[in-house]
Amino acid sequence: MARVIAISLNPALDLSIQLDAVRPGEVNRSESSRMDAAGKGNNVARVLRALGHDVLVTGFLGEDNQGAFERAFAAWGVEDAFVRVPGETRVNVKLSEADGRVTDINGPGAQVGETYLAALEAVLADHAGRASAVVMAGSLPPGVSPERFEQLVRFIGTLEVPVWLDTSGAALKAGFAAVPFAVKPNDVELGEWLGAPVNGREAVVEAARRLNETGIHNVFVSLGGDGMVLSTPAGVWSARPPAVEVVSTVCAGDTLVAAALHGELMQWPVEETLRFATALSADAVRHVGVGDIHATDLETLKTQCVLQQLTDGRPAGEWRV
Ligand SMILES: Nc1ncnc2c1ncn2[C@@H]1O[C@H](COP(=O)(O)OP(=O)(O)OP(=O)(O)O)[C@@H](O)[C@H]1O
Ligand SMILES: O=P(O)(O)OC[C@@]1(O)O[C@H](CO)[C@@H](O)[C@@H]1O
Repeated sequence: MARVIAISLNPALDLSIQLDAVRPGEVNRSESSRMDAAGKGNNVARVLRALGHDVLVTGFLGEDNQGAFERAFAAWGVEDAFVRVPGETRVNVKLSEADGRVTDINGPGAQVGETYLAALEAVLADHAGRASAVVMAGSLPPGVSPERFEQLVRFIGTLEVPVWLDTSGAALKAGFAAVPFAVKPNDVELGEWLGAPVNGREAVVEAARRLNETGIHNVFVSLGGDGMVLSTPAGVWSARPPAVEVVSTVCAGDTLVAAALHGELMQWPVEETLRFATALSADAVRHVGVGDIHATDLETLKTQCVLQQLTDGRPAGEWRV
């Protein structure tokens, strides 16, 4: 198994609330609720650790409510190298309704100054040498500009470790400009990068290939219930999950990233990686939280995924260079 660094610049405590239907402006009564240490990088870390990798988590954690994270990191078995910053880590609210609709209310996060960014770079410089990959996932906290973020991604690139990036908005454009090894936009985010909506699979493939041309090797485009497209210099594939009952889509993208990175680290053929990542992320939507690698029907889900190679390239076994 490999060593991976998972960065959450803007982690969160996720307050997941399940209720029949949200009635704005009224008193709503929930069916259940729970609070979890989360944020995209931490969610990826949790899955990778469950898959047996040695994981170091870092980024910025508010010192006023760090206890829940410290307990979670100990329970997951990941190494905590978060830089502590003044104030509280944000609480993000996830409202899941009976029909599968999810409403996210994400906070801005704790303020991060340049001293803390420099401290994070020192952590990365210390640990990157032993890592097989660095995952950066999630939004930017206040105080980290897209320009500073691009500089950070480029800095990690100089540490000669592949960077897997999943972010959104201005951070996505800046992060993509730094040419990470792998990215996972969804179709809306891909459209934001392109400057025009990406509608339909052909447009997704076209936009993903343009990202490959900038030097990004693996472009995973997630398409919700329609699965994903993977574009690499070796070819383009699509993978569709079976229909599942949707409870919460919140950690599906993070599960996909972790499972795809696992396949890469294990040097699996592309089809095996796509099947695994699609099945595990489909499992993730059936409950609150990340995909469960012990789901009893995971093998069935894998066989139910429909894979297709959309363009010829080098043989699928050679999808990484
Ligand atoms: N309704 C669904 N049914 C089955 N699988 C799903 C469904 N929604 C998502 N998935 C799986 O999860 C993956 C990621 O989903 P999605 O495209 O919603 O990610 P995302 O936009 O990054 O979400 P988030 O940021 O909330 O994690 C999809 O590629 C697919 O494999
Ligand atoms: O505000 P961001 O950083 O874009 O997203 C944060 C977040 O919505 O992403 C995860 C799910 O992917 C959640 O755990 C978390 O609350």
